[in-house]
Amino acid sequence: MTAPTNEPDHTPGASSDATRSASQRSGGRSRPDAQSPDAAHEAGTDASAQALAITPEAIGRVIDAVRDAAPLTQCMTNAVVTGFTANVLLAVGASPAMVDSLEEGPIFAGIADGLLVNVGTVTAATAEAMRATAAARAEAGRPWCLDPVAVGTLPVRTQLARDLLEHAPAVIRGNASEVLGLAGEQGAGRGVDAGDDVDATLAAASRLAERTGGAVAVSGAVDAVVAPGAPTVRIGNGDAIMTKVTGVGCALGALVAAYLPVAGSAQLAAAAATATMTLAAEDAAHWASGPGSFAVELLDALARLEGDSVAATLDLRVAS
Ligand SMILES: Nc1ncnc2c1ncn2[C@@H]1O[C@H](COP(=O)(O)OP(=O)(O)OP(=O)(O)O)[C@@H](O)[C@H]1O
Ligand SMILES: Cc1ncsc1CCO
Repeated sequence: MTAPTNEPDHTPGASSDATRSASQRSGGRSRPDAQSPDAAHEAGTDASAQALAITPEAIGRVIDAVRDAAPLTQCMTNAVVTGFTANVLLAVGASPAMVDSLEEGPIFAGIADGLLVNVGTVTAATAEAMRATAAARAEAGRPWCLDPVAVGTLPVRTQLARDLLEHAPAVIRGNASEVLGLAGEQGAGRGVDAGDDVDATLAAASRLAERTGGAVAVSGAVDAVVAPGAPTVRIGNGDAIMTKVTGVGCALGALVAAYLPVAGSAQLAAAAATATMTLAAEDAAHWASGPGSFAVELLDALARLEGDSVAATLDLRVAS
């Protein structure tokens, strides 16, 4: 379907137009090459499969395939964003499960299609659960996403995230300051907020990617995704209002986790998740009157995003 192009109607009682109808949101998706998470796993989808071309069409196919496959996505995430993250996953067709205890996390990591580990409000207890769960995931040979929230600023989570690299996250997703912090370089971040430029992180991101064998996705005004031996992918979509709602980046990490078992490569999963979030954000920003309505509109825009609409508006730049 096409993204709405008209201005929002704030008239009291104004009804939604055809572009926002539930029937249109759910109908008529084409799903060529859809791959179930199980099929992807059996076919050996993992962090080393980096060779898939990143095109708007490939990204569109991943978006539709995720709706088809409804990947069960385990989230060990922070207390600020848990509900929003679950709703973002539901909006793209994934199935969220917030399973984060030491007792259950490692068991569920062998069952879930996707796994996110986000250290945003980590405690001693959740750190132990994250270590055990990431180890179990790696042991099972299945892909997972690490979100190093505020790493580089705070010592306990910085050590934890660096230790978790041993379990080879298929994608590391963070803002520029977090990626620099994880790589051991001095950034200008202040806690969860980025203070660094995405392009200034690419050398450090590439070193991290070489170390894990996976992809590194750096978010900002123009997002970048690097992977070993692959061209750098940049996505220029999005809207500055995304930084006025807490947890949009954290929810993007959850999308990466959900897309990983479906996409066939770590870099494509990260690019498709970034395209999903940023295209939906542009749509939502069009309808929103501020951060509050933007958060709600974002869920609706995610729910109506379809793969075949991506090519028309995606600002995708693949370095030669
Ligand atoms: N200045 C900007 N203009 C447009 N889009 C942006 C801008 N900054 C960030 N974004 C988008 O916002 C999303 C989240 O990125 P951001 O860098 O804010 O993550 P984050 O700092 O980890 O967020 P959080 O900690 O709130 O979860 C990305 O999809 C990115 O494209
Ligand atoms: C605000 C905040 N504090 C810890 S995690 C988090 C969510 C955005 O990263």
